[in-house]
Amino acid sequence: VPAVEKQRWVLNDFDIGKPLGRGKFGHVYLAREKRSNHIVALKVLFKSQLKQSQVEHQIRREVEIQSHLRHPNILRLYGYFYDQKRVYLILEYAPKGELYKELQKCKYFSEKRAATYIASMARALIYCHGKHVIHRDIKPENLLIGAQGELKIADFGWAVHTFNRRKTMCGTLDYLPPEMVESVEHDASVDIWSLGILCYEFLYGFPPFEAKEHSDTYRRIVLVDLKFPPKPIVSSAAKDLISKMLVKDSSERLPLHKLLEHTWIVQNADPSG
Ligand SMILES: O=C(O)Cn1ncc2ncnc(NCCc3cnc(NC(=O)Nc4cccc(Cl)c4)s3)c21
Repeated sequence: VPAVEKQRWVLNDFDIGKPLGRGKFGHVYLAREKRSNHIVALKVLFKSQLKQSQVEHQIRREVEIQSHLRHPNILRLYGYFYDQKRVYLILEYAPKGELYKELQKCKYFSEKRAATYIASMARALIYCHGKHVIHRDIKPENLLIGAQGELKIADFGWAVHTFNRRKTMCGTLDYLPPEMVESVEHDASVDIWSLGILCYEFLYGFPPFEAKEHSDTYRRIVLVDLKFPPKPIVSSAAKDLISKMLVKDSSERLPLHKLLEHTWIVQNADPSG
């Protein structure tokens, strides 16, 4: 779907196909734009639910932010339209679906697969931060897999432009860095923390500060209570990288361009991403 700006889309412009998944706010369907025959994913959101959760402004901000982002590892949001009861997001279709299902199936990823994913995420986040956009909700549920097996960051519903930083709590607790859990000022380095959590979960199959109670997870995050289990066997290079990202002082976290030069990434990531 070429970026035909200001195109007023209507539901009748699309043939609706199989359901792809159901999120908190609505369902996602495979769809084909009739004139171009272009395959897309259509996310259908109910206005009633959006109003209840006061997230209408977040949708508008997501569309605005996404309209400026073009990167192979960021899922495109081509546009949106609405009718009486629903809002529709016109999205790039990711044929290999959701990464978290893949992670559940494999339990955990090989170091090569994990490093390849983390490197492509780092490149996408360097691109976003270069445009003063922080994602703020990096987690397996927001990652999709493209036709060539490449990772696509999706759902910028919690993204912000850094000049108007917000202190609202967002996403699941597991991925929030200390400064967001303590809801103080935060900046692009929140995405570095979440990428470190993601790297740990790719290698062990669960996030590092997981606990039964929210209060325990909260305590483990703010204490950075980082432990590496004896199984599965993980290289010391991988643990070194994770330890340099999960640092309480956000200014001390390993910058993303330094991550791409880290031994573990250089030795394990497939350059094609
Ligand atoms: O993931 C699946 O269920 C299945 N799936 N499988 C393949 C596939 N290909 C593309 N997209 C999929 N899913 C949609 C991914 C999203 C991208 N962008 C989003 N944005 C958003 O939800 N914004 C939003 C919503 C409600 C409130 C607010 Cl504040 C913001 S969701 C696909």
